[in-house]
Amino acid sequence: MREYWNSFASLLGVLAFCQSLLLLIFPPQLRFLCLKFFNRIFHLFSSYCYFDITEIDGVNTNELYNAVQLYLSSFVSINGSRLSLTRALNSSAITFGLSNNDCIVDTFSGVTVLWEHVVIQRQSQTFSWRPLPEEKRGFTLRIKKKNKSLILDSYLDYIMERSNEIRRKNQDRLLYTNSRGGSLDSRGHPWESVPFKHPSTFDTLAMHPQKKQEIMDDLEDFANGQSFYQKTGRAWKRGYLLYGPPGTGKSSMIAAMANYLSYDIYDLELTEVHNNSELRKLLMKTSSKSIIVIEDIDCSVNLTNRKKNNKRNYCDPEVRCGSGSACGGEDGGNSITLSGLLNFTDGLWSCCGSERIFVFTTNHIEKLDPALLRSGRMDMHIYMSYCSYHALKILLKNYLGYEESDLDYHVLKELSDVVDKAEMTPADISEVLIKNRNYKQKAVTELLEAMKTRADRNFKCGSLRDKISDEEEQEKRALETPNEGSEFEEPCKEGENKEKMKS
Ligand SMILES: Nc1ncnc2c1ncn2[C@@H]1O[C@H](COP(=O)(O)OP(=O)(O)OP(=O)(O)O)[C@@H](O)[C@H]1O
Ligand SMILES: [Mg+2]
Repeated sequence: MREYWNSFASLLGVLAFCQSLLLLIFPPQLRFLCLKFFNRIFHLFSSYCYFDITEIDGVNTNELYNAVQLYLSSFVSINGSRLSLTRALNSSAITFGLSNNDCIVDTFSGVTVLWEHVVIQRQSQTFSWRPLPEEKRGFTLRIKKKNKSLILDSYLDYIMERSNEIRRKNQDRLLYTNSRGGSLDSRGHPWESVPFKHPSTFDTLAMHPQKKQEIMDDLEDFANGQSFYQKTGRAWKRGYLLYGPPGTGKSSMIAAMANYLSYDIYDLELTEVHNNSELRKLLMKTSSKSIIVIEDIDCSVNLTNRKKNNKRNYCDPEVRCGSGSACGGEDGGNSITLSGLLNFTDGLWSCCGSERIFVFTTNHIEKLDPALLRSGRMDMHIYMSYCSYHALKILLKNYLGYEESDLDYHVLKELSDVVDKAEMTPADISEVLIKNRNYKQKAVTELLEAMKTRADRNFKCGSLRDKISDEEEQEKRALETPNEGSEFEEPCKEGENKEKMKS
């Protein structure tokens, strides 16, 4: 052993001597060539090849560096003992990263690779238009030479894809609106955005669990269906029509969908769009992985055959543009038509931008143009009903923290007997529960009373309820469009559609 150490020490001594000889004798250029030569020899006999991915490529930021960093952060948090933590702008999530000069092993398609995060001090500040960081950062990827061609391209593509996904997941959702009526912002964007922080999820949504699961599965299939849509030659988009009385959770459902898939929402206000070409521009400026929403589609604009409608209403181009304005009539193309909208949902333009979901909501499905309801248009028609017993149980849990087992058997029985007859919306029930949320027993008693009263009333005068909900709805419309309500007649002509809906 001692002998071995002696010979090792003498070898080191010889190497050190050679190195100092090299430094002393050879001029710098020759020294560099010698080192390069030794490097070549070393790599020739090594079974590995190395790829450097530097943070800054010339003066530009190297996107691949950021992608690798984000990608490694997705599993480094589990393994590492010393990690760097970052939180990006507009993000509420913290990401982990490899500390300086740390290594991590990854496996892709059965091949093991090694990543090293290399950080070295920058020697001297060379001239640059922008100040460079003091440290040079980069990742070195080590792959066995025999696996290089096998995985390199697909591995890097995979990293880019995964990192985009992680970035999107970490970033706050955005809610976009076109409320500026077609004008563009300083960057030429027609949409304005605010962070989207709606707390509604499928857990908090009160509806039948089976129906809820069906919708979640459908969304999941859609989000993972890239190859399916490609294979079948269909545009990667899906349409949902949510219909039902006010306060049954249509908007809450949209928020839950966005939170479930981590998609942004584009809330398209059709009354702010002047014509089909403006609509096209707006829709072209939406990003993929987003939900495009048109609420109350029966009232936004008249999307039925306007020629038959002789009423003077908001949808009338004359009304919308003002008489004597430069706007043409419908035939002149200066108004939105149903075909203009459908062109985007399932026409030629539907393939522009992928992975997008369209959600239309309405309180009156019977008012919609049959063209909108034809099979293939909206992939799923979802009826948001009055509160059922299953939905009620979810609301009791949300607001009072009550499980089914926490309630007295007789109370439960009474609730289940009366809930369907009461025909109360989840919004009505929420109101009673919120008011008494600190007095749980009282909340249940009061809810039961309210339900019984409603059920009695429904029984005595069946049609009265319809009248009330119509009044409620008119009140809602009047609040939403205070100026138009008094001036114009109801915006949309009643459609003749009596098609049977899937629910
Ligand atoms: N199914 C539900 N699950 C949980 N909460 C609900 C549900 N439906 C309604 N709510 C509650 O009632 C409020 C109003 O619901 P929401 O705005 O989603 O109804 P909507 O169907 O969109 O009504 P509208 O037709 O008037 O737009 C929500 O803030 C939510 O708290
Ligand atoms: Mg709504």
